[in-house]
Amino acid sequence: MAACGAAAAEYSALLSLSCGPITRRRFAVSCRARPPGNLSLRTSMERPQKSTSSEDDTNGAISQIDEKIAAIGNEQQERSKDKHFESDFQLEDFGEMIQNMEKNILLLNQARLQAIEDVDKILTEKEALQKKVDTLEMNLSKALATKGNINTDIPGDHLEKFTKEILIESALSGGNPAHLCESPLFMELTVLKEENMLLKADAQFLKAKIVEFAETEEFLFKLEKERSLLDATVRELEARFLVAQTDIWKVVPLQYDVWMEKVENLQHMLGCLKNHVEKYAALLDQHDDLHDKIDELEASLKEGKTSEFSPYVVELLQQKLKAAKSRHQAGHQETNTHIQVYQQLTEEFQDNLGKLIEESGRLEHSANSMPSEFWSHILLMIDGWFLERKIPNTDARMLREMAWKRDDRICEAYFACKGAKESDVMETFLKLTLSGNSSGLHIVHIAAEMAPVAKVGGLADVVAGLGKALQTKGHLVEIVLPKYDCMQLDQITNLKVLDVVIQSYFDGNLFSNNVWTGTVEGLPVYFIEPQHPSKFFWRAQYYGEHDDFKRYSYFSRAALELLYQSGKKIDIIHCHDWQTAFVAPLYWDIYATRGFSSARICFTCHNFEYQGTAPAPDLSYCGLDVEQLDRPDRMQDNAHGRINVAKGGIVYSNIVTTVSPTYALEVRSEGGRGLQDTLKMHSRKFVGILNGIDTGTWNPSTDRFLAVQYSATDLQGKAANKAFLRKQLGLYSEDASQPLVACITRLVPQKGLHLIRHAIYKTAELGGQFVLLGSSPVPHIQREFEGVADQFQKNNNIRLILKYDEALSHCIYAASDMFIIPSMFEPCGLTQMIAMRYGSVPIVRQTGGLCDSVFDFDDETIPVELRNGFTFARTDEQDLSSCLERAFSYYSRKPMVWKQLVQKDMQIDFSWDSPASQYENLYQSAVAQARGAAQT
Ligand SMILES: Nc1ncnc2c1ncn2[C@@H]1O[C@H](COP(=O)(O)OP(=O)(O)O)[C@@H](O)[C@H]1O
Repeated sequence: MAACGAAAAEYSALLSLSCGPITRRRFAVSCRARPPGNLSLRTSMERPQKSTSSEDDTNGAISQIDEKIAAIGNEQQERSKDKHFESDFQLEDFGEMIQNMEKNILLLNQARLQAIEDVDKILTEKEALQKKVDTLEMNLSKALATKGNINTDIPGDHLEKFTKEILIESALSGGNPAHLCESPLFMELTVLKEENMLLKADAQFLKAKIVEFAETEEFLFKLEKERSLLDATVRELEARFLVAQTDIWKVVPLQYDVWMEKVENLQHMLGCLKNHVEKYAALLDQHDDLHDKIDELEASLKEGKTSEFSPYVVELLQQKLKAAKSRHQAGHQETNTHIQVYQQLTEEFQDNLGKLIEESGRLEHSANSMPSEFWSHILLMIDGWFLERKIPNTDARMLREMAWKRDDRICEAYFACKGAKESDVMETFLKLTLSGNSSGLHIVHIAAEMAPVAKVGGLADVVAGLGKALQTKGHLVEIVLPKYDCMQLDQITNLKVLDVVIQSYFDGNLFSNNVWTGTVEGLPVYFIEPQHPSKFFWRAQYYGEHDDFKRYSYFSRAALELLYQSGKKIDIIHCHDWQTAFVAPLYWDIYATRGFSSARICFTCHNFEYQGTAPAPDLSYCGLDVEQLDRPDRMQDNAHGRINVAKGGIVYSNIVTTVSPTYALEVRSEGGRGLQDTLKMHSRKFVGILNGIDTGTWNPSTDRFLAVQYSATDLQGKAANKAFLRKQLGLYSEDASQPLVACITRLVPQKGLHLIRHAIYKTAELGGQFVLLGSSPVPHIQREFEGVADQFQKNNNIRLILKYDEALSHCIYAASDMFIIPSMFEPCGLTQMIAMRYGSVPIVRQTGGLCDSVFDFDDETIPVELRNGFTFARTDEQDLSSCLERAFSYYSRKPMVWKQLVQKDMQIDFSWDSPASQYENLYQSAVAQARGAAQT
């Protein structure tokens, strides 16, 4: 018995050293399965144990797993919180969600590996324990074998035998067997044996489950991978589809064959799309299988719980299954949504394709269905023939007129000789005869900018927008621009250089100019490329060169030379800003006297801050007579005794306009920057017409720059764009509805720089977010804002992007809730109109065109239907602050009122339709006067 006692002591020591934590955990399992008697027996065995390194390791491993599982749980919760965005994000966020899923899978895999390691540890420890039990049994056997009764070969079964034998022997020797049963060693052995059995069963179960789970996870992983591949392909297909759709209208009129090829391409893509929908459906089936499998696993776990498996293990597996299940459900839902979306897309796609194919039959012969690109191409082709001296002027005129009137015969002739030699095409065209007169006007814009090929600011938008609107009204509209090296060439269709050189006068010499043609936004455009040693438009920027006065006087002269030499009978030459105001005196003083006198000149000043002044002699570069023009009633600047080109534009034009009625009033006094008296003197021909915006380009329901298109009746897309931009710019927010204030502007003093800065800080103070997109031609201003940008670089609520970025500007209009324009003066301002079109409520200073387009929401003197934003009058920070506060208050306290305001703003008609009609009236009365004068 002494040996027995020693063995018991040894066992106890071993137990406390190496098996503490395992025993404690195992014991918890055993407690539930055993009767209370055993429980007390087991409890009496447990004693305070020192924490060992093995215990720490194991506990560490457990808590690691727990943490990972918690992390997965949290992530799932986050995902479900974000759920309402998922439908909005669609493809873009789908990719990210897949990434999240993959991350989760990774975490689960780590947890699984940890669990396997844990089990292995348990098994190792169990084996060690088993060995010790065996040793103990051996010792006991040996002790009893001295009595010659014990077989020590089979320790497992032997324990039973050995126990009985101890009892019998004890009885035979007169001992009390009950005492032996109560001996701690004996009881310990019994418990150990039970423990051993449970451990084995647990480990086996756990292993089986882990293998099963690993298989399920692998399957899920494969499915997710497959789906993400599928998504990438569909995204690519969609992008190609969009490009194909845009392309198709460019290509249609020019090459029927290519058009048909595009249709075939679309058909092929449709096939692919259908294929993908089928694959998605198959994926859905696989998801269903997976669902069943997860259910099975869950059921078997539930069974496991009723038997004697470790609650820890069961819980771990259950949590993993839960995570897998919710991932599976999310995946299932997404796949389903995708199927619906793609089915819808396929149907629409098929519809459009059907229509296109149907139209293709008519296209060859129907002039009316031809887009502007086609007619502009024809016009440029005819002009090219004439300028290259391939056809005489009279024929060119006849053909131009036919093209302008969109005569069916031109269309037929074009398609009849497609693929033929140029000389054959010309011959076919020359056979055509002219009939009838057009009531439309021939209008040529000469400008320094045009959107989207050469844009610095609003002028570019006006030239393109007004040009397109006039073209739509049946006028022949052409544009002449410098050929800048920094132009967006990809925005020009059929750009080609003509095989002709136009000579134009400059500084006592004649210089050659290459003439390029191409269509931009459906308008025929001529680009003049001077062959002058100063490389006037080869400067990598539009303006801001030391010789701007020379560059643009050169361009104005060359542009008129081109028109003159092309022999066109133009009704209106419309020049814009001082850069092309040279045209007015040049036309009347030089070209009209050469018989090129059919046109009337319209000059629009987009901003009286820029007037183009220079020492008087500089005017002579372009051939103007300085002596004649350097007079107070002609081109002499009203203050400085220099030459003022904007003044020349006013004096020498038949029509003078500016870009809003209020600005037209303002410039008659202080706002005229010295030209007020000239304007007053010429007030009969001076008028302010509020600019429009190109509602084709600025349309949130078709804007290809946006993450999601939307409209006034479906504002969900706006929220999605906001979330998208926030992510893109790193503007983090817990609250999706936190107001986003934006400002897109040239950073020049006119725009109220101190108020822009103040608005940034005030917005932050009011709990909003702010985005500024702007750049400055003035280096110290650019640097100053870079300083502000740096200050907020790590701020979650403020972002300054100090560059010109057309695509980003679209995204900001769409994402923002409010749009701030605190200008010191603003001739018209386009950004408030664009902002409203995209549902961003304007907050503006009452000046110039802002007064004509934004009306305060709280101003009871204004009809309710006109109230569309928030305005302030003074140029101090306080006025802006209270205006912002009012807007924030409506936004947060009256969301329904705000929503109605947003919807109302989006529906306001800021198109060019009405302003173009006003220009049309002005043109027509000028032309009528000219014709009347010619008759008398
Ligand atoms: N940094 C920029 N990036 C992209 N677009 C800009 C930027 N700054 C201004 N714009 C665009 O230029 C035009 C500005 O027109 P407008 O409001 O008339 O001002 P201005 O002509 O005085 O510059 C708008 O189309 C606006 O979106």
